[in-house]
Amino acid sequence: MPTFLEIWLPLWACTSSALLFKYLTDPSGAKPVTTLLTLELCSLGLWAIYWMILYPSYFTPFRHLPTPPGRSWLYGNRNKFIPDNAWEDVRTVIETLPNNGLIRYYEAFSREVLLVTNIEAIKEMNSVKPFDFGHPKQVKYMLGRITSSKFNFLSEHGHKLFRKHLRPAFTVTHTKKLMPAMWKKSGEMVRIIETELQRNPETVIDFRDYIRRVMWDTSGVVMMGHDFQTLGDPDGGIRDRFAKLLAEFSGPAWIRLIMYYIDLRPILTFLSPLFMKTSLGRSLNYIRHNIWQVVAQKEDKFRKTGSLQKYDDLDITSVSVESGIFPTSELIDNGMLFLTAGPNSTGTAIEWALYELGRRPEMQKRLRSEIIDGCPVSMAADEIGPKLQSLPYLSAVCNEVIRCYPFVPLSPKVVEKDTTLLGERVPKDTAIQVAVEFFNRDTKLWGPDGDEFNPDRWLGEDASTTGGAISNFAMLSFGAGPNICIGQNQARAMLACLVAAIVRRFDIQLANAETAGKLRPAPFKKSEEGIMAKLKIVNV
Ligand code: HEM
Repeated sequence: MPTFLEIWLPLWACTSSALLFKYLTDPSGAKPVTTLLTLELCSLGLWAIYWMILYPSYFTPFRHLPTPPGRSWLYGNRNKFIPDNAWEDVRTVIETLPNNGLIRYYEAFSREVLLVTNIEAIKEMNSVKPFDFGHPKQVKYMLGRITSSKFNFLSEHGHKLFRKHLRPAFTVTHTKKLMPAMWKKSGEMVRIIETELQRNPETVIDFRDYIRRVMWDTSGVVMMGHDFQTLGDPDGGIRDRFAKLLAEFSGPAWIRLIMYYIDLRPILTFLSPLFMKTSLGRSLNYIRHNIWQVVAQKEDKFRKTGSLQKYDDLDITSVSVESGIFPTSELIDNGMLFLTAGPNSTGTAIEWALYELGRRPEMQKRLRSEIIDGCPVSMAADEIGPKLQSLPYLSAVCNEVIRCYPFVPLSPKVVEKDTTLLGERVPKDTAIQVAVEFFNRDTKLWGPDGDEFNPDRWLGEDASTTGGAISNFAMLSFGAGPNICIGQNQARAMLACLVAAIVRRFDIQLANAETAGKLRPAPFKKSEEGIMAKLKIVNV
């Protein structure tokens, strides 16, 4: 059902246009239109009073649920849920406000949100009624900007097909086959850094730029069997286009804010030819064109040979082409999706790994000796990838980074159909927020040191997959349920390869230890300035 503003806004636009027309053509006949416009403005005022003042106090179905104190009708509880380091504030609220698993809070202009605080609710959302909860419009909007899916992402049926036919490409077994390629790219980055250090051993390495480039190249190889070569060509055109895509893919904050009240997707779809003329639109077209070329070559090869994997084309696009399910446009969309979803999130995890290791020389030393013992320099690239997966401390460090630094610390969801949660009636369109980082660090789930960075929790037979947590839903960095990150095995593999390659070759000392942990104000948990480090080459 359309919201009040979705009805009001077109009416107001029509009346305003009619009034302008009247003033230009027949000012004496403008009075009825002026009266109509006044009535419309009054109705907006009344709606604002109802929505921002009366609804939260008297009419919401959630009025019996606890709300954090200090709500203002204009900003809601926004002061407590600011995106930079939201989790600390969220934790304080969850721990100090008595609640039974659900807290209601208010965003700017009194947009009501249910904050899920109880692991039973997470279980119910993801395993009992997984299709009752979906992606909010903002997420679809972000995905729609990079794919041509008309700002809708995927229908439930389309999503099931997408998962079913892509799953074989993302299994642990298939990922192992892709690890030599990941390792090769990691080695290439290490060699370029080495060259920079040989020129000036005192140089401070800005890892953000290196990690971005290696992630684009690795993702290109893994996702499409195509090397974008941004590592070797730091000034190339595609690199700038990727940078633009990364910086701007989530769209302007004001559009995301308006989307809470008005679904702008039909208008944005209508305006998309204009959007494609902006510099971001042109960058997207450029990357899309590159992906199209790769896809077309693969489709051609498949038509001629009847197989791609037989010819060692193991990348995700090749597996997707072989499935015969996806039309060319969807193969390109998938490529765009993977290039947006994978490199930024995984690259950010690598930064956090370097941040933790850079501050902990003992941990770094322990990890280095495991890597050097397990993967001597003489080992062939083909063997080294799978070998890395069997190194317990490396896996433990990577798991702990993913746990402590979830890329999406607060995960927004929306209720797709009228349902219940913890016995509470929850109407369609209710906004939900899952406090991922709260669960990831909750001492009730992880033990008394749940809030500390401690890779050892992942060591030991039973702990290697659970980290000793008492619930399968305690670690939510990759989401859960039917939308759980399809690329998680690859993310872990890329993280392991890059961390191992860097730690094996360099002793890392943070040059910006004091400030590297400062977060960028954004929905993603990313450091403001990234990792700057002084490196010493380790001779192995
Ligand atoms: C450390 C790295 C990564 C993190 C933390 C991460 C996290 C996430 C999260 C939280 C979701 C949403 C889950 C939900 O809605 O419940 C997601 C979805 C997704 N991720 Fe990842 N991701 C990572 C790496 C990757 C990589 C490398 C790929 C490459 C293919 C990828 C592809 C996707 C896709 C396609 C989806 C949408 C899945 C769907 O709706 O079915 N991600 N990821």
